[in-house]
Amino acid sequence: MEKLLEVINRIARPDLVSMRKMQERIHNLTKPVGSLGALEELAVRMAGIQAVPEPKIDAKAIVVMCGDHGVTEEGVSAYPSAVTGLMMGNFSRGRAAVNVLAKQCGAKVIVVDIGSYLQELPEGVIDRKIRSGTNNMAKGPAMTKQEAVEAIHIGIETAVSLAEEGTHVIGLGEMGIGNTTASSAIAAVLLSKPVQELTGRGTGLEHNGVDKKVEVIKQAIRTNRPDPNDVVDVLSKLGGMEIAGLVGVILGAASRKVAIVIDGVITGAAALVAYQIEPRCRDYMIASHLSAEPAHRFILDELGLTPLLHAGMRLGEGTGAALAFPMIESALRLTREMATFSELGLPSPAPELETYTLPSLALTDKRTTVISAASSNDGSAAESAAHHAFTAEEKAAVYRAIEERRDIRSFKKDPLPDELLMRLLRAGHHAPSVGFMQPWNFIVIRSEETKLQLKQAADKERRALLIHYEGEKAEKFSKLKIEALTEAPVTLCITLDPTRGGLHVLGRNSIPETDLASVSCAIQNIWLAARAEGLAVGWVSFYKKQDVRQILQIPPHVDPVALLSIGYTDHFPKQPILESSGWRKRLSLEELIYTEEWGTQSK
Ligand SMILES: Cc1cc2ncn([C@H]3O[C@H](COP(=O)(O)O)[C@@H](O)[C@H]3O)c2cc1C
Ligand SMILES: O=C(O)c1cccnc1
Repeated sequence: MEKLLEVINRIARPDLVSMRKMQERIHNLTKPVGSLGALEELAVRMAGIQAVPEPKIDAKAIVVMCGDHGVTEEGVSAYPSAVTGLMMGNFSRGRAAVNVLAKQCGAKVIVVDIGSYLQELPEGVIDRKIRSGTNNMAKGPAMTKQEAVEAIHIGIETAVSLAEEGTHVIGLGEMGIGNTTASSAIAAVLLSKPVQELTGRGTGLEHNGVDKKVEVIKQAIRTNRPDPNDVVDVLSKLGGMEIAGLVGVILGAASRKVAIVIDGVITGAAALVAYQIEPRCRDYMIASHLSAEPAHRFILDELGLTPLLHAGMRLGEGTGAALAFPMIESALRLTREMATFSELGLPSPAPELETYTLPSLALTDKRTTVISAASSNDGSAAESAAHHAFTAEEKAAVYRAIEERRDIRSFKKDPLPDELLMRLLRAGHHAPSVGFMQPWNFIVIRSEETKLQLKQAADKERRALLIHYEGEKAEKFSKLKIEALTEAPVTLCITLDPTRGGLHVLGRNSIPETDLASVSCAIQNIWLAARAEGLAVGWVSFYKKQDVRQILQIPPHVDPVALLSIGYTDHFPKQPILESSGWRKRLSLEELIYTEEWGTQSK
């Protein structure tokens, strides 16, 4: 069996060259630029997913994972658990909604029993049962971590075997009475949002029923205390076997360059989990529709996916996914069969595309938009920007380094090659500095003994700072890791020499701290270069400068501004550690921008 880590490692970024070729082709089609909207984006994304300029769909499938939920004994669904099994019979006879829609678009439906209560499986249902139903999550964990991982593996195997048969798109489907409860619970923890904002009627609960469901979810979270930083912990405590199975389907499909169509809120919860396991799998996801369940919108927002349909659907099974298939096929067919302007002997209607955002890489600006240079008409300024601009791929890399830079606290021991370190230092040295004063020095520390002394200095300071915090904050503060200082192969001390450049450094007289601003730019350059090199950096700033001066023999007028631990790591978290641990949230950019004068915000 392929290990989870192997599968994750196989998930590649979408192919930018193929995406660009597709984008250029679309641009030359005989239609106004951008006029096919989401279909254009679909075609570009499919090119990136399949890593070919002319993507195709030979075969498509919907995987319906089925599992039952112990939490139904709390009365969280309008229907009894027995409906899960009855519907499995319905799928087997080809009479459920998903069968009808799949038949209409020529997709096959694969039904997998991964954890239902049904004892005798109807014909055609694949038996991969882990056990009959989860435990009631209001009373304890829904399943064990091992069971969750087993379910993920079943999903991976299902997707990989479909990929091997030549399937190019997999739609996600599920059946499991009670599973909107599990999905809202997972979303509440992973999105850190109040349960009531994410919980809906599911199969059709009335008002009181939804209130009860909210209470049950809150109870489950209180009882299980899932760790939001450990996504498999969340999945196993609050999830369902079918949800975990779908996580595996997503990872398996992405690892084989197969597009994944997300259905409603339950498959959305699985997508959120898969994304936290390996963010790259997001680039393989297409959102079919917006479910009426409230959590769905927040999940899709987090994933940066825009749903194709707003049809008020709330069924699941893969029905939305089935509706999206013809749209994806239409998108590809248009790019293959429409005439281009050049075929008609006409010039392309607009300048060659130079500046557009590749949807899959617009990671922070999560709305995936394809912007064509042609649609901006700011004349010569845009032209000169286009002349100086990097290629789309280079730009994407720069923004990616910025967005994926993280402060990392856990390192592998492996040594850092000298030439690699030199590249980082060169990046630091190319930072801007006011009046070109270049006030920095870089002290490279590899000695274990010196690193230990630095760690002790940091530890002493952290203990001293603890008095500023109380309760939970104090606990979190005391857990902040400074072990990095001894774990990482290199510690870099970056210093500031205020005498550098003499007394009359240009631009420094009125704002003396410009020297510190300059050193900060050098630190940031090193950090971004390290991210691009796949290296982790942790900035330790608890220490008394005097201690560090003494340990590193730094003269008294020189300031040790930062200690950076640098090395290899196993994990670059998606969010800053201080954000995921609940210390602080990223502020809203809009609220920080004023127009013309302090405090005035544009509407
Ligand atoms: C007949 C029937 C067919 C369905 N097909 C999908 N679901 C959907 O409803 C269930 C989730 O809602 P809740 O959390 O409220 O139980 C899942 O099985 C989902 O796939 C169905 C539900 C019913 C009743
Ligand atoms: O969003 C869904 O797919 C959904 C919503 C309600 C009930 N079952 C599924």
